[in-house]
Amino acid sequence: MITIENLRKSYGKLQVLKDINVSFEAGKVISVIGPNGSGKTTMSKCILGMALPDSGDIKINGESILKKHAYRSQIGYMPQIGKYPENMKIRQVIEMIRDIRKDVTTVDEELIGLYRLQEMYDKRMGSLSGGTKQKVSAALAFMFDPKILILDEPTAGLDPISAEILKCKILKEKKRGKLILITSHIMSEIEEVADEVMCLVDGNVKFHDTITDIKAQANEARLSKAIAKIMNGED
Ligand SMILES: Nc1ncnc2c1ncn2[C@@H]1O[C@H](COP(=O)(O)OP(=O)(O)OP(=O)(O)O)[C@@H](O)[C@H]1O
Repeated sequence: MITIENLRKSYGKLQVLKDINVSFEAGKVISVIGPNGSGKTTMSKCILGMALPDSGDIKINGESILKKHAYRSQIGYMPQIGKYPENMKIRQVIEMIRDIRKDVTTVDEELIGLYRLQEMYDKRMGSLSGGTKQKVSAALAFMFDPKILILDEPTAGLDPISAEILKCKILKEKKRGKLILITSHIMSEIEEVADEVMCLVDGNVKFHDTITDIKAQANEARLSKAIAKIMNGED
């Protein structure tokens, strides 16, 4: 569904993505991991068209997305830190986004309901706790039934029950055939929701495999141990 070919991206002299070649299939949850600063968000931003690659190509269903924008309506994005106009109420933010996406007839309000956001509709974005802001971001990412979801550390800041609600939603949408890319540092969470792990180190793909294969390769029952072993080069 998404194919990345020879992707390179620099910021000034810093080469953040060196030569990324990877593909992701529909109906899978892929966890993108890697040390801080390894290029995970930059790769997501290239897919989203928020960062322009220096070279290489990104294709969705075989079609290059570079210099195009219509494809963006197929992607739901949950940023690490959602930035919203501080004075707007939750209701106004949701109405504004709905207004922009008038083209979509099926609106998914499940997370709005599960997170009981209606009860807080008149609160201003600037007054919300970090976790509540995350819930608004999650609700918006899933709202227009996108074929692809890119979730950047989605459960960071969520309480355990709210995190569980999001994990269930991720698995439900996966079953409906969506491709979901998740950046996360929480191994237990990755193990719960992901099918594959792609690891970036210094802008290169260190490995991209199924969780089953990663564990088998390292001969470890726990994913965190298996990944540590592979990262340390002890097979
Ligand atoms: N707009 C920018 N201008 C200059 N440098 C940038 C920009 N965005 C990212 N970088 C740099 O690119 C590198 C990779 O950043 P990126 O945010 O992609 O890493 P990451 O793997 O998502 O990190 P983290 O786990 O901390 O979220 C970092 O060194 C960062 O400082």
